[in-house]
Amino acid sequence: MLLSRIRGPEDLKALSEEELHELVEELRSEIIRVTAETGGHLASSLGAVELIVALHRVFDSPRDRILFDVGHQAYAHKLLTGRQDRFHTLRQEGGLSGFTKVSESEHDAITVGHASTSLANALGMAVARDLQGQDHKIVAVIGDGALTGGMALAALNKIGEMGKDMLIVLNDNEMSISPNVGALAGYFKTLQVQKWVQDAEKLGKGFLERISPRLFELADRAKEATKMILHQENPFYAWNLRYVGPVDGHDLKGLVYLLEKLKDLSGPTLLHIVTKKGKGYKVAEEDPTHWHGASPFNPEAPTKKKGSYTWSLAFGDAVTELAEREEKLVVLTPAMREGSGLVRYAQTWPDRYLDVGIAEDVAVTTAAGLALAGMKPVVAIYSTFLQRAVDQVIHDVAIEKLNVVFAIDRAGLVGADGPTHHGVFDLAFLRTVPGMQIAAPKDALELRAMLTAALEQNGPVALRWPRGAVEPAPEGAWPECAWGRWEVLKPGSEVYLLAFGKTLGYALEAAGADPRVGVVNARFLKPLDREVLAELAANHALVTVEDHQLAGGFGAAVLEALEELGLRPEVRRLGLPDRFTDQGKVESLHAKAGIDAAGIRRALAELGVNVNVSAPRAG
Ligand SMILES: Cc1ncc(C[n+]2csc(CCOP(=O)(O)OP(=O)(O)O)c2C)c(N)n1
Ligand SMILES: CC(=O)[C@@H](O)[C@H](O)COP(=O)(O)O
Ligand SMILES: [Mg+2]
Repeated sequence: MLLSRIRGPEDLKALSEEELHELVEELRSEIIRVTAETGGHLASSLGAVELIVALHRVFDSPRDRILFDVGHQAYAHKLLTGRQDRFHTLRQEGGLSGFTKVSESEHDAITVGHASTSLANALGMAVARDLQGQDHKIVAVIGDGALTGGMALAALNKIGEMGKDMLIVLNDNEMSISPNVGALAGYFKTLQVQKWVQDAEKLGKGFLERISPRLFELADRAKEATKMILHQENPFYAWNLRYVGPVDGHDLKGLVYLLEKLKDLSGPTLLHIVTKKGKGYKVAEEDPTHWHGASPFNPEAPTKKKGSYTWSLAFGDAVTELAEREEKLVVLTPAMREGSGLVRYAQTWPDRYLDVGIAEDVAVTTAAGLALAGMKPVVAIYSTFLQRAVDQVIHDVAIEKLNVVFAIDRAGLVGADGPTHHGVFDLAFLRTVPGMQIAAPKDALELRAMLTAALEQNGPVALRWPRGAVEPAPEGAWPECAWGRWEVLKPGSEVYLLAFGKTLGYALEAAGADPRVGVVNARFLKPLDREVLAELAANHALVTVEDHQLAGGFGAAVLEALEELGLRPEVRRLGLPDRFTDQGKVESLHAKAGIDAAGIRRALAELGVNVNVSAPRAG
């Protein structure tokens, strides 16, 4: 195998053109083979193989810095930069990250996972390079989806103004996870069409030149005029960037040729390449959305597996049905239609559905605008991506107590995506916002009840649930919600486990049928149920359990409430320690953090309550 001879990017320089093509095929096979076992961002990585080979052929990493936006398309880069022997550990506990990561390789210029950060990083590196009198190249690879993010667009604005020397490669496959949105996406299509027209024109003109030089001259003038229009209208020129493209991003020879030329230019250049997401793997080309983030699959017979019913679908079904009754309801997503369970909603209520692109800040402030104008907005958002819009939550929503509902998915540890994606900070940053109400349903039925009630509140509400499976709610059931009330699920004589969200299952398992251990579905963090808390704290020890950082989370809220109540029961807080949690299977990460049933039992033992492990689970 040619690939096994590539120990680092320098080995690429010695290959013949033919061998480079062979290498591209081998990279694709290896990406498919390993992703079939580990799962991962298959379609994006397949689409970027020629580009990555061409970049490493022409540039000189790690001296030259190559930045990948999101970092999910960079599997070929990992394979070409000395990580072949560990590639099978991709996204596994202790293994290679699914994204680029500075601490993983000197060839990874940025640690990433969230979109739209590459250009600002590249700008910073360019400024640093120039201040330090260095002369290496900086190349940022950004997808058309990631370019919908305000951070990327704002960075372009500054890059153009400063005229810093860098190459930006826009990898345009017309896809985010779902089809890309936004006016720029429409413009990119126009550019592609113009290119086809020009190519066709060129063919026609060769013929014209032979038969009538006069007509040829006229046609040529027309072409120049078109170029002028293209030049004036092209937003990249307005940004003071040199624009080159669109070119075929799978034409390896053409790419190498162009990159060689562009390498020696100074100032900021944007190279627009057009690629096919999922390139070279039929199923992924046909359905790049499904194969964007693939679960493990059989590479010989890849099929779309019907997964379990999830929290995301439970939300999507609930909100779709609720919209029937609530005509003012509008759902917003920052580019996560599938992940947030909104496919059915988007089809059923297209006029009351907005995908704003990878722009969480825009999603939240647009929701504020909708609420100010009398609508009922629901922002469906992953916990980790809500981090991008904290100011918008405070400044645009909360100050005026707008009834915006935040439907927060992927709350808690998410697994293989790792530290960039764990949703473990939301409680801490939301809890401090005056007027914010925060709750976590224990099941799909409670989700319905909470969602319905949330739309009736005076002010913002955050509802959070984890990644993964849940039992569907019984059809047609829409129970009332006892807003702000905790639910005592099992009485106990000595200790109460106060569990928030996903950890409730572990708490019930830990308590078993032991009469000394009570379990509470502490479903409201804000307002916190002080009445029940005071009752329990009067003569029981308490253990709080949460799938969130301990700092500033649910347990911290309980401690603060106890202090305000003037109560001092013995309290143990279980949650995530003050460090970033790596990737791995969620259950294993929970066990390591001591928030699973075994960990809870250890905490109970510290309080002198040894639960008999073989005791059956209550309820
Ligand atoms: C801030 C942020 N929001 C949402 C996401 C989820 N996400 C990951 S990749 C992706 C689509 C990226 O599209 P593009 O940049 O065009 O890359 P492609 O997969 O098409 O190659 C999205 C929405 C993210 N990683 N970061
Ligand atoms: C790269 C990225 O941010 C997304 O593709 C993310 O990996 C999706 O995660 P889920 O699989 O939890 O939807
Ligand atoms: Mg794309």
